[in-house]
Amino acid sequence: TDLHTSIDKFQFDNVFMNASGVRCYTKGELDELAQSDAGTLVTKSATQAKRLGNPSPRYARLELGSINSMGLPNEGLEYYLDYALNFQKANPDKPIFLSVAGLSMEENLAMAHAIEDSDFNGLVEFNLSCPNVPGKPQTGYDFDRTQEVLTNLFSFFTKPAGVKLPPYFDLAQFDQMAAILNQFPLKFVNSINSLGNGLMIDPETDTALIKPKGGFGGIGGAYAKPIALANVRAFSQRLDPKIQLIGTGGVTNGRDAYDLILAGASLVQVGTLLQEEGPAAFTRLTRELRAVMQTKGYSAISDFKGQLKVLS
Ligand SMILES: O=C(O)c1[nH]c(=O)[nH]c(=O)c1I
Repeated sequence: TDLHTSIDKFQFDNVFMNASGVRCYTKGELDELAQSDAGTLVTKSATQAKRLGNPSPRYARLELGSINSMGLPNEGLEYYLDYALNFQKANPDKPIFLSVAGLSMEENLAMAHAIEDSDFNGLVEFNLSCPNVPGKPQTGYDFDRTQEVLTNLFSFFTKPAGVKLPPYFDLAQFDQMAAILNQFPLKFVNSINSLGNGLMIDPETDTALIKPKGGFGGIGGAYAKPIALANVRAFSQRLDPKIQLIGTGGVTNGRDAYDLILAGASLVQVGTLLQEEGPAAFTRLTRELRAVMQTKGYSAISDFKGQLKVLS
């Protein structure tokens, strides 16, 4: 069985990669991902300047996943662009993703110009869905603002790019968002980011588990699987076929990854599981996905991608 997959002209020898924000803040962490069985990697969402992020505790493991309110801590765009430029020289056959999350239109455009003017030859993920910067609503939940950002961006940006979306929970929202996204030369849509602004409680102390925002943070892990499947499926049914899907959310084993691919995903990102198990998770996930494919009689991702059946 072969886990080879592609997005646009970019080829990957394995469908798995990290979700932005997980074990991808420093060059050391990024190198560990590069040396793992993952097919590629994405950097922590960058702002122009380095950010410390929210006060700790800002991440907690939960029974069925995780809660985080990191607050967009990162080393700044230059650091990740520098890593990417060095990486692509040393690994010409492994295209990587650079994630950006500007806190304003100006910042997003300034970072896009910097990338456009660079020799970066991988893919750019514009994160429209950070739920944890106090006072900053998620762009992905504001359709007019999303339209405006993408219009400004693609008035000059020519490198391969996609967007990271928050989860949507209403079919009219899928319709509206897809109608916006179909207007732009996007190579991919990555769905979903964490379930924004959840809350969990420490049973000993009756206190919210994390400090920022009174304990409100993005939920990941198994809790997210049914929402991730629906979002990938809904966009797969609505987007121009030129726009491919990256499936993120709820991957704990090979079957979860298989399901996201059935729903339409060309790549599968791993967050909470990677945070808890480390890069060796990719070795297990690869083994388990191959086993599911073997059971089903499939030898390639393309044999079953998007082939979810429904009851007639
Ligand atoms: O708090 C974060 O840094 C964060 N956390 C998330 O769960 N998703 C995001 O896109 C971001 I930028």
